[in-house]
Amino acid sequence: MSNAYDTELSSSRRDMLKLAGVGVAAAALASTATNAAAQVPEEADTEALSIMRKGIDRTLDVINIDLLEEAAQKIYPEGAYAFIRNGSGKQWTLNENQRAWGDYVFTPNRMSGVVRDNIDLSVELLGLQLPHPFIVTPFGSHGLHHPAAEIATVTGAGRSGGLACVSSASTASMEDIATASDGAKFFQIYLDVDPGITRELLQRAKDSGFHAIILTVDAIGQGSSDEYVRLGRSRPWLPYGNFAPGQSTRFKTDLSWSDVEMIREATDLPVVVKGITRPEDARAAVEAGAGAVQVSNHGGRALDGTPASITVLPAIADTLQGDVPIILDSGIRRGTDVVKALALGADAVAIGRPVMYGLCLGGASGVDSVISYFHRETVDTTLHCGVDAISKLGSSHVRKP
Ligand SMILES: Cc1cc2nc3c(=O)[nH]c(=O)nc-3n(C[C@H](O)[C@H](O)[C@H](O)COP(=O)(O)O)c2cc1C
Ligand SMILES: CC(C)CC(=O)C(=O)O
Repeated sequence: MSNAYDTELSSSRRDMLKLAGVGVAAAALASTATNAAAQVPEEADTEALSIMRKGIDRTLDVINIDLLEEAAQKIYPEGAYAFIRNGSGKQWTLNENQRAWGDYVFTPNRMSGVVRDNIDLSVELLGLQLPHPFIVTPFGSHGLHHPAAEIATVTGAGRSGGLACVSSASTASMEDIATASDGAKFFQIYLDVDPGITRELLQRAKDSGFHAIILTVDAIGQGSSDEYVRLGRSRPWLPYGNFAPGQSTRFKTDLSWSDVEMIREATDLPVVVKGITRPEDARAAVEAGAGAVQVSNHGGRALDGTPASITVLPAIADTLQGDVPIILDSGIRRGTDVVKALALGADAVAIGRPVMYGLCLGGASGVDSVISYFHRETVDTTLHCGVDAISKLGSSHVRKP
């Protein structure tokens, strides 16, 4: 059975013992209990524990994401950093996620009279009124970044009223995460080969108050970077808070559109299909019942050679014609990236590593600081475009150079 990546989502007894040690540290610092925290370890992963104990909560002065990453790199153990930062294969896609923003330039609109303070960043998404379009993307194992793990992330995202997506491979349990903040939350699922496990996760997400389900469809192969493998796949192993100690789960890789229909039948929550890079797949997702699509190449961690999200967005937006909202992720690092994505058809953007670096350096406040950085830069860029609302951004604000 080939599972997505090298995760062995939940795992052997040896790993569970290691993992439980981290769970205890997280629970103590976050004043919350994960499933795994109940198991007191005899053998703890000392490297993991040492990162966990470094967790602090502070506001960050985010100048740009490169500088933020440089600061975070000093905190992560080498293996963890290699796991988080890198992409698959030759890392062409990872690099393309940065380069491709240059395929579009702005056509700034001068003398518009727009008042900076009045610029409206609000967006409606699947029935939610959000004050800004910056979504925390689903990302596994937040415990690698901070002792309070996803509890800190959703707390930080919730401070600005933002939407946070929670990975099924979270460190804390979805129930603990759901109660940590009143903010809007989506639950991301990796389907299990056992449909019973999948159905149970979907039911728990609904019962916990998540607003939508994200089905990730692109993590169906080895996503490890060469550097991470070279370092012996040596990130600290953390427990997955959604699974009981000892419970094992294996990702289903033979996904098909009927899986979207299965989720639609199992829950009345809207479904977002994440990992779309082709117009045909966007249309098929809608036909299978998706309420939104997420254009994504998994931050360059899935198939190397997949195009940057921004380069495929215009054709996908053209095909969908506004039938469902489009979320875009992979490589968003500046407000200018956000505005290019919104102008070319995205309704909202999802942000991965930058939020994690904020979490690592500043906990909930660090996450909030990263969102504030994107907020500030997006307002500035929208002002240059000469419109007073991001809903007014369109293809006239960018062009090919
Ligand atoms: C370390 C790591 C873990 C991730 N875990 C998940 C996950 O559990 N579920 C998921 O749907 N996507 C996951 N992703 C992909 C992100 O949701 C998103 O597509 C990607 O991070 C966006 O690119 P960015 O990091 O350049 O912003 C992960 C990405 C990274 C780097
Ligand atoms: C559990 C993993 C497959 C999480 C993930 O999507 C990733 O590491 O990119």
